[in-house]
Amino acid sequence: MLHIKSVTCIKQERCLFADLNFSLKSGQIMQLAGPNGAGKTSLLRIIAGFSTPDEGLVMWQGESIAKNYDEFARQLLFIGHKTGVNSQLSAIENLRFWLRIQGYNTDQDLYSLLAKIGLVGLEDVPVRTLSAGQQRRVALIRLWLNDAKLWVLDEPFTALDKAGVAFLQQRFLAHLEQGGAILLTTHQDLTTHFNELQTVTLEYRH
Ligand SMILES: Nc1ncnc2c1ncn2[C@@H]1O[C@H](COP(=O)(O)OP(=O)(O)OP(=O)(O)O)[C@@H](O)[C@H]1O
Repeated sequence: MLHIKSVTCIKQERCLFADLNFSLKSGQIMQLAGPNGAGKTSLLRIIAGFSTPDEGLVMWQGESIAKNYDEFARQLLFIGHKTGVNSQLSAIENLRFWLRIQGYNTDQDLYSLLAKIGLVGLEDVPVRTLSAGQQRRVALIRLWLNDAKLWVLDEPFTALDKAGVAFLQQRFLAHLEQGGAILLTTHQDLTTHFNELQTVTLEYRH
C-alpha cells in the first residue's frame, strides 16, 4: 500500500533522517517512535504530502503520491497534533462541516455518534469551552466519519483518559480488520493491544 523509499529530510541544516525505507500494508499498524525533535511529525507531513522530502519518494499503490495527489488524498485521513477542529463552532457543526467537505450525507445521527464518544450534553456548545480531552474526542470523530484507507495520526491519544484510549484502540482494530492501515506517533505502549505492531524509531541526529 504505502512505500517510503530512500526518504531524507533536512530542517535548519540538520539532517533529521536520511535514506529511510519502510512499507505499510493493508491491515498493518506502525508506530513511529523517537525522542522530541527527532523528526516524527516532519515524516508524517511528508507522508501525507504536505511537504516534500529533500530526497526520496512516498509511494501509494505503486505510484508516487505526487503523481495523482487528489486520489491519494481521498484515501488518506490525517489528524495532526493540532486537532484541526474549529473551536468557535460546536461539535455538531464541526461534524457537519467535515461531512459536507467530503461530500457525505449530513443527515446521519450525529448525536448518537457524539454520545458514543462521551460527549452527551456537549454537542451544541462551542468546542473552545470543552476540556482538552473532550476537544481531542471531537477531532477523533473523523475516524468514524470517513472511509479513508490510510490513517496518519500524530499523537492521537494526547489528553485522552483511559476509557478514551481504550475506545480509540477498539476503533483502530476495526479499521485494521477492514483492511485499513494506520501510521501513528504516540508515547503509549501499544504492543499489548496490537500483536502485529511494527515500529520505526527515529534517532535524534545532531
Ligand atoms: N517548518 C519548520 N521549519 C524549520 N524547522 C522545523 C520545521 N518543522 C520542524 N522543524 C524542526 O525539525 C525538528 C523535528 O521536528 P518534528 O516536529 O518533526 O519532531 P518530532 O519528532 O515530531 O518531535 P516531538 O516528539 O517533540 O513532537 C525540530 O528540531 C524542529 O525545530
